[in-house]
Amino acid sequence: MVDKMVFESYGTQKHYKSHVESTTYLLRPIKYSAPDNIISNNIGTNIHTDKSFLTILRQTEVNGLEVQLKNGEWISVDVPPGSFVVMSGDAYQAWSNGRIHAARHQVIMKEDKERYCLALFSFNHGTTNIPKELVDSDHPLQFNPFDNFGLVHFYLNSATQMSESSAKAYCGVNVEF
Ligand SMILES: O=C(O)CCC(=O)C(=O)O
Ligand SMILES: [Fe+2]
Repeated sequence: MVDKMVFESYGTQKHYKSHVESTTYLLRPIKYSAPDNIISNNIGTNIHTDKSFLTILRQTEVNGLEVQLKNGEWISVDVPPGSFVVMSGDAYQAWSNGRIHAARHQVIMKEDKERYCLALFSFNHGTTNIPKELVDSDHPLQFNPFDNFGLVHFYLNSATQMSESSAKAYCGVNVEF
């Protein structure tokens, strides 16, 4: 549904069917233990961007997700009960030729309570091409065609896990002047 809105808003509807046909999902239930010490032992996940196209998060009432804004500032996400967080990942950043931002995020446990979260990640099989509609003289090609699972393996096996953009490191076009 979110994908459909994205494809329609970018005028790339003709690629939607093949996108959906190559989409696959990973559902990951995550349990974060209550920290022994909420000052020094409170890291739930390290800072990262997701390697997915989209991630949908559904948590229990205990907050903890923090997202970095484009200006560098970190904000705590207060998720209203019953709602979902939808986050774009590195694959959407590359697919959209850089238009969609893959936000860096982390989980910090601030309460003396366990936290549960259900994360649904969407990935694409095979080669993903950057739609021609998203490339023109004002928006030169920034990413080469890529393999979403290749991106996952690249991230897991490389020392660049903290690089500014995994998508750029994996399949970015190197512009030489
Ligand atoms: O627990 C959360 O809210 C986020 C989990 C997360 O960032 C991830 O699994 O990639
Ligand atoms: Fe994440």
